[in-house]
Amino acid sequence: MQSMNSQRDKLSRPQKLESSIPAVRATPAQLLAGAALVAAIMAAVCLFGVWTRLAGQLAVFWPANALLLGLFIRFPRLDTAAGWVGACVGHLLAGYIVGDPLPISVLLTLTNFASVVTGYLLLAQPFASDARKLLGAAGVLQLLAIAALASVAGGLAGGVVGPVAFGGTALESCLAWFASELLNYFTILPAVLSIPTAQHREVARQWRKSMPPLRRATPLLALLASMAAAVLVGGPGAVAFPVPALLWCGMRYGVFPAAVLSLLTTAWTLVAISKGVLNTAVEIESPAMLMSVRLGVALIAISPLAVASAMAANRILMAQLRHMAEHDPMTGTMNRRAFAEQAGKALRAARAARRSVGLLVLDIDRFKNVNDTYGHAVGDQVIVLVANLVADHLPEGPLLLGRLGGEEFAVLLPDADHARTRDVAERVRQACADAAVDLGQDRTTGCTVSIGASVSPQAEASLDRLLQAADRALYEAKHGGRNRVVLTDAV
Ligand SMILES: Nc1nc2c(ncn2[C@@H]2O[C@H](COP(=O)(O)OP(=O)(O)OP(=O)(O)O)[C@@H](O)[C@H]2O)c(=O)[nH]1
Repeated sequence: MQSMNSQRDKLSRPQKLESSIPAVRATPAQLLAGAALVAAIMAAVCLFGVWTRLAGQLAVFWPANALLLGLFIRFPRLDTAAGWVGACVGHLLAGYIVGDPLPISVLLTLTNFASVVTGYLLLAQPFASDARKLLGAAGVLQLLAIAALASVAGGLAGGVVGPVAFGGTALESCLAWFASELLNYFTILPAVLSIPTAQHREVARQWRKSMPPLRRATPLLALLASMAAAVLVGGPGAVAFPVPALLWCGMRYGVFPAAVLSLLTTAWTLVAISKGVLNTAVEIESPAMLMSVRLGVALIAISPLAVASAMAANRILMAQLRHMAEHDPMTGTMNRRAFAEQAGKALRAARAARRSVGLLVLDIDRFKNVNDTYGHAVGDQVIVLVANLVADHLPEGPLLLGRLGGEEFAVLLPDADHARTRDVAERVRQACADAAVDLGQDRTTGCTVSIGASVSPQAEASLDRLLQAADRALYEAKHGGRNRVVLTDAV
């Protein structure tokens, strides 16, 4: 069978939102640049983490580990041996800048890596593909479970290193480290993993176009208002004030914006508490209270994410269902109903612009013989081949190709006069006549098509009229000997 990949790609397919980039072989310069980038990012975020440290305790907010894990999973180009070395260098550099003794710096770096490596080993497994893409509630739950295991690893390592670095008991250190890691993984990892691809950005652009600016902004404004209210009112309940607005953001926006807003709200809440701007009226100098606040805020961050992911999975499902309802499963072309809808739209646009339109109705010749001689499976192959050949020989622009039924297809050419319509029809006919269907064992067979074409110079004819005229022309083409084009005017 003739190769069909390029043609098939032109046919409409359901959207799949992938969030990973295939790995490519990097040059040494690219490896070095990637490692330097990782080192710079790590140094910057470690310094930020140290800035949120309370005296003699762990940092309130430590984005480095979750960010590193997210970057390596989301951007496989950074996930190289050089990238891991860059991450170590970044950590040690930050320790050097803030004046940590080198042995302490090394121990803290190893502790940080305990959770990153655990998370990485789990998240890189094939079973974690939904977690990597944050696809649906199941994907989010899987990610949270992996984040919890990575936090346990961090907690265990922290239980050993914490007493040496910050004093206190092993148990206290273990719990504090675990809570801190959990918070960081719950808030930062989703935001990094859901960094949009070009395809996501296009979906977002369409969404922005479809919604008035004020309606788009209301959940965000509500979030800002609830954060301001938290500062004004204060008290232990204030940390939960933004929850309804965050849920609203999760429903209205995609996974990435919801994850970023959760992250920013969490970061703001914790920094505001540590700097005294948000007065929770709770003595958070005590490690138990600090852990409670961290865990509470981490759990708050989950809800908008789960909502946004479930809605995104729902949207993908809806798109797949719509695709199934509108397309012929065998050829991937539109079915009769969807073709009538899309061609009708294109026809109205052409009429408004007073453009000439052409319509082709194409039927495979003596197709019954193909079925009778080679069987239905080969008949199906021929139908798919013809659909792909037609798609491949149409002018650039939206593909208005539908399978009307059996071995009959229709094409609307939304900007074609008589000459262009004939030219396209002839090219399609010739391509089909030249194609060979592989029957195996070095045997091939050919197929031809007859095409009836109709033209409406100012798109004044209705779609029904165009189809009727093309049908009559097709009848003539069949009776004229087949493997030919007959063109007529639609009135
Ligand atoms: N393999 C296969 N055959 C199909 C499918 N849909 C319709 N057919 C067959 O297509 C054949 C259509 O034959 P006809 O309409 O009689 O015409 P023809 O043999 O193509 O002859 P002309 O159109 O006059 O050139 C019938 O045998 C149908 O059973 C399909 O999806 N797969």
